[in-house]
Amino acid sequence: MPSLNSESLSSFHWMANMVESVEVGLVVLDLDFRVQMWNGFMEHHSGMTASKVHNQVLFELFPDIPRAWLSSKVEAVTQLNTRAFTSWEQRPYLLRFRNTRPITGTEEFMYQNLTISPLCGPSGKVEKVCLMIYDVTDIASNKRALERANDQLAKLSMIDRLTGLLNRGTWENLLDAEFSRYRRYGSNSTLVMFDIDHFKAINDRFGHLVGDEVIRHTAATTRSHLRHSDSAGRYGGEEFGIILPETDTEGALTICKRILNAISREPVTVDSHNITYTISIGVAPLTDRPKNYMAWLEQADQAMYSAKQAGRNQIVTFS
Ligand SMILES: Nc1nc2c(ncn2[C@@H]2O[C@H](COP(=O)(O)OP(=O)(O)OP(=O)(O)O)[C@@H](O)[C@H]2O)c(=O)[nH]1
Repeated sequence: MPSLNSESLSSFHWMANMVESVEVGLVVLDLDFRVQMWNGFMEHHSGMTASKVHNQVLFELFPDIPRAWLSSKVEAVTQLNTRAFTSWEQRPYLLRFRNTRPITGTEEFMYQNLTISPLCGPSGKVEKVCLMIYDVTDIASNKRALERANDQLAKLSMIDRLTGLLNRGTWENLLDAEFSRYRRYGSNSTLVMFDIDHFKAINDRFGHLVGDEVIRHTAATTRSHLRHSDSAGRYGGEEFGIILPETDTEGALTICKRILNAISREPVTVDSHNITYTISIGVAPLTDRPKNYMAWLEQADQAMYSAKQAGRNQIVTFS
C-alpha cells in the first residue's frame, strides 16, 4: 500500500527530527559500547559529530568515564531487561560537558541525570542500550546554593557575632553534654567563668564601640590559649565561659594564669587609646557534687564573684 508507506516514511522523518533536536542527550550503544546513535544534543555539547563517533567505543572517546561502574550498570540493564537511573547527587555527570546555561554560569560543568534503557531486537532479546542524559545544572545549582546558605545559617545561629566564639545557647548545650559525659565516664573536667573588670567604666570613658573592641580582644586572647578540644563561649555581655575537658584543677589554673596575664600585661590599642584592663576568673573542677550542669555553672560563677570580691584581676577556685 503506497500511501501507508509514505505516511510511515513521513512519521519516521519527523520522529528522527524530534530525536535530533530534543534537549536530552540520546546515545544508542551496542553491547560492546560502540556508538550506534548520537543525537544533536550530544553533537552540540561534545563537539563531535554523529558520523565521527559512529561505531567508536564510548570509553575510547571519553577515557574519563568510570568504566567499571558504567559496565556494571549496563550489564544489569541487559540482564534484567529493565531501566537504570542515576542522579547528579550520586554522580555529578557521566560525560564532562561545559556548562552552557547563562543563569547558572557559575557552575563549571553540566550536572547530569542519567537513565539507561534496554532496547530489544525482534526476538525480544536486549541488543542495545540507550543512554539518556539530562542537563540538570539549574536544579543542582539551586540545590547547592540552598545547601550552602543553610550551612551558613546553621553556623551563624551557633556563633556569637561580635567575638566569633560560641553563643550562649550553643555553649550551654555543650556544657550540658560535658556534664552528662562526666556522669557516665568520670574523668576530669573543669569549668571556667570569667568577666572583664570594671567594664562599665571602659564603656563610659571610651564609648560602646571601643568597649566592643575590648570584648573582641578578650575573646581572641582567650582563643589563642586554648586547645581544639576546649570550648569557649560568650555567656553574657562581658562574661565568658570555657569548658576544659580532660583537665584537672592544676591544668586549668595554668591556662587561666596565661589568659589573665596576657590580658593584664598587654594594653589593647583601639582608636589610638591604649586600654589596660583586667579580668576576674572563677574555676570549678567537676566533682560529684553538682546535681546538673546549671549547679556546676553556679559554682564557677560563685568562684568568679569571690575573685571580684577579693579585689579583681585574680583567679579563685570553687571549694
Ligand atoms: N560595649 C559593650 N558593652 C556591653 C556589652 N554587653 C554588656 N555591656 C556593658 O557591660 C557593662 C557591665 O557592667 P557591670 O555588670 O556593672 O560590670 P563591670 O563594670 O564590668 O564591673 P565588675 O564586673 O564588677 O568588675 C554594662 O555597662 C553593659 O552595658 C557589649 O556587647 N558591648
